[in-house]
Amino acid sequence: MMTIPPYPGDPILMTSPTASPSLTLTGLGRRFGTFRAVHDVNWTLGPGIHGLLGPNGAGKSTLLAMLAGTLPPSEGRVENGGQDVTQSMRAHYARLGYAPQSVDLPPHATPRQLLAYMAALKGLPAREAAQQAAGLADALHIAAKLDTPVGDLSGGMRRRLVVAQSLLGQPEILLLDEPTAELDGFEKLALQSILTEMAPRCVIVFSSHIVSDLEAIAEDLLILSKGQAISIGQPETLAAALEGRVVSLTVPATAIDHALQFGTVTGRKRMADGIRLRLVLNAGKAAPPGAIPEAPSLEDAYLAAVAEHRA
Ligand SMILES: Nc1ncnc2c1ncn2[C@@H]1O[C@H](COP(=O)(O)OP(=O)(O)OP(=O)(O)O)[C@@H](O)[C@H]1O
Repeated sequence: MMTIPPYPGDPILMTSPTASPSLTLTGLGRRFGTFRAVHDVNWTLGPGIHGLLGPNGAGKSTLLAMLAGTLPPSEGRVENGGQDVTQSMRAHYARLGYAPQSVDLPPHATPRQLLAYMAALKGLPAREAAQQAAGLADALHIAAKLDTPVGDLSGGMRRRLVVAQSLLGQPEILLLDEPTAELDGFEKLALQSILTEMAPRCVIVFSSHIVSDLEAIAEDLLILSKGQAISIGQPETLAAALEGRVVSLTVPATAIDHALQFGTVTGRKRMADGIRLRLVLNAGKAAPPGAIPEAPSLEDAYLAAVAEHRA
């Protein structure tokens, strides 16, 4: 009978934490055939929560998969602590937590089994694995379902399980692809609290197409449109750049098309006397008669930037 030697320990998995983890993206791009899904993205990230904001199909998942090292770039590179991740995969993986957007979890396995399995892959000793899994299950409110087959869990519960596995082993780089997609307001707050606590020692990249989810916690944002980084900055700076260009205007439903000539609609509300539009005026365009100046928001900045880029 073949005997398997005892596991000797892995020097990479046993390395001590990095003093200040970092990710650097340089000229990063990915093609699928001739289609450019991501093009020339440059971004330097230190510890903290970084938002990746973009509409459906903008390239968020493609970008995150390149950061994770599971999808090789067609152009440019990703460096973890100054080392190209394609040249140092094991060291990168040892420091990484990744919650992809879509994961096919085995329906008959339980969260307890899956967390134990992922913890073992990450090289956590059994006792440490059990402690971390219990702590994460409590924090993400899945403790009551730890022994329920995954196939019987709600979508939001499965999403939290995928996030929980990414947090095992206290990663230094954490990539969360639309982690709030199926979460209710209470669960979003629980996740925000965990991430805020980790932020001083972890590079966290959090993708979403929901502005308010990122505005609540991200210290900086990259807005992606058609694979290109069209804005990078702090949420308040991106909003402030629209100072003087945001107005509201109440018009009859039949006059909406006319109002569109003045700028991008970023909000719309039915009122007793018509439709109240929120508009980001086109650069250099005067406000229409009756418009009321408004303080710009991050939502205005995001919607206007994407609309201008698409045009
Ligand atoms: N393997 C692939 N082959 C061909 N095209 C692909 C592949 N993966 C992604 N794409 C295309 O790349 C573009 C970006 O897709 P991606 O999933 O990265 O966008 P996303 O911003 O994450 O979108 P969503 O918010 O809808 O999840 C899309 O047009 C998509 O169809």
